[in-house]
Amino acid sequence: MSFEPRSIPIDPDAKAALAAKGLDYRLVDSNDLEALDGWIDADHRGFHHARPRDPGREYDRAVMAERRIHGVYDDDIPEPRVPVATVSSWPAGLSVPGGRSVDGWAVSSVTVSPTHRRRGIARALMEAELATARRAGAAVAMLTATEATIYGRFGYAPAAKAATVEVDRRRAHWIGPDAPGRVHFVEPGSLRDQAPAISRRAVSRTPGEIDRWPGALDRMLGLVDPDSDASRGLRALRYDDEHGQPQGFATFRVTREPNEPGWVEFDVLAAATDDAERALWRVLVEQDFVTGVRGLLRSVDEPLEWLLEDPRAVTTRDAGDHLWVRVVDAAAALGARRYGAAGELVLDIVDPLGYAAGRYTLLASADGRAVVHSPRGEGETDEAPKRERSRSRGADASTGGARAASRAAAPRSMRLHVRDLASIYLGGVRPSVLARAGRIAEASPGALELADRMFASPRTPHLSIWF
Ligand SMILES: CC(=O)SCCNC(=O)CCNC(=O)[C@H](O)C(C)(C)COP(=O)(O)OP(=O)(O)OC[C@H]1O[C@@H](n2cnc3c(N)ncnc32)[C@H](O)[C@@H]1OP(=O)(O)O
Repeated sequence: MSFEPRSIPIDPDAKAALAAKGLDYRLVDSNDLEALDGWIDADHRGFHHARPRDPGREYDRAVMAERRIHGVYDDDIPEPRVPVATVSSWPAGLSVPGGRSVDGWAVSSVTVSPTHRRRGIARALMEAELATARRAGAAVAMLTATEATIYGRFGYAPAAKAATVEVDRRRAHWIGPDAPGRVHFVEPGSLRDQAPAISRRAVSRTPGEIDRWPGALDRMLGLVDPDSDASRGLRALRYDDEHGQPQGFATFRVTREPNEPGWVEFDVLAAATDDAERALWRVLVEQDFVTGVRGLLRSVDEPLEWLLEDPRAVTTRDAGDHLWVRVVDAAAALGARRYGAAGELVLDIVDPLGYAAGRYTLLASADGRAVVHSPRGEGETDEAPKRERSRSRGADASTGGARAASRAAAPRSMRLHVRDLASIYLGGVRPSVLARAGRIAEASPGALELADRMFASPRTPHLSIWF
């Protein structure tokens, strides 16, 4: 999904709703440096960050130039160049089970000034982002949330988790296989050329990861402000396979009090292969003169404890929601992923905002590909989409067998809210668990059991960045 995100017209409903409050909702022109800097200042203030210094501001300007950024302006304040609310968004692929990607709409930088809170400004912005996502042809909108109580009301739900993984150095005796390649220390800047390709492959094999945007890797590698203390403390490791091909990298720093062993801390470990993942973990956990290793935003399903003699060396904590997904085009979303089992399943989706509401028939074949039938227009408030929606989405020819197999019996069906669709979409939670929580209702016997098998993902969904 590659196009100019600023080409979509501003949402007229949000414009009108905010004008009625005496506020001006505008797209910010990234060529207008004064306006852009005002927006950046508001964004930093909204997240309680310090005002950006020069290299950071340059970086923000470059990143925001690639995004669609909106500000809400109040002419009746002493500094009207600084918006009282911000949001940014851009098209990005979201990895889904089966090594594929679905068109996503990433939403970030949602801030409302405390002087203007709880007047419905965030609501206007969030509803506009859904309409824009739909106009852009995205199947899902997605975000990472500061607080877990904000976004459910707009149909978002947790879809992939992340956790902090800590390893006690004294107990970390490696029993895993030796990797065929080698790990090297490299200067972070030297990874600039190789990191994008490695990241792309790492992202594509992990449901829940999103495409990295231009500049994301520069920040990970400490290249935004290379002279800062934080950047100078960053060390980089690269794994080259047995043919000398780079297949993974990690960056870490050691935090320590004087005369004390330190903690190895990292939030970047990108591995395109299992060998690379194991080899990088091994170097990270086998360092001397450290108390332990702390990996941030790691998977809740790391293989690490199976690689150490003492699995209790590993503590996984703060596991929780990280990626939030909102399905805006259910047929496109369901047709994009691969399924864990063949079968025919009818989903009655409840969506108060209308985007995904209706009855969808999901027909998956043994190879995991699926066709989705959605009665055109049924239950949809389809004013937003620019493109023609088709009745069927996904693979075609190969699903004939599944259809024939299931033709004899009435398809199994279940009813679920669009939020619960988002939570089962990547395989992060089994539909039967949500049924036990009273959130999904089985409308015909066997539907949940089939849904558990179909929506299963071979790899636990995981997102390893904030955005
Ligand atoms: C994707 C991201 O960018 S995550 C970052 C979110 N931003 C932050 O955390 C920065 C600090 N917080 C803020 O800037 C603001 O408090 C915001 C953006 C969270 C909310 O802005 P507001 O304009 O006050 O929200 P608004 O008045 O539109 O409220 C919309 C609804 O969300 C609810 N809500 C708003 N903030 C919160 C919150 N922090 N926790 C729970 N509910 C909330 C409101 O009660 C309201 O509910 P209702 O319409 O169903 O009755």
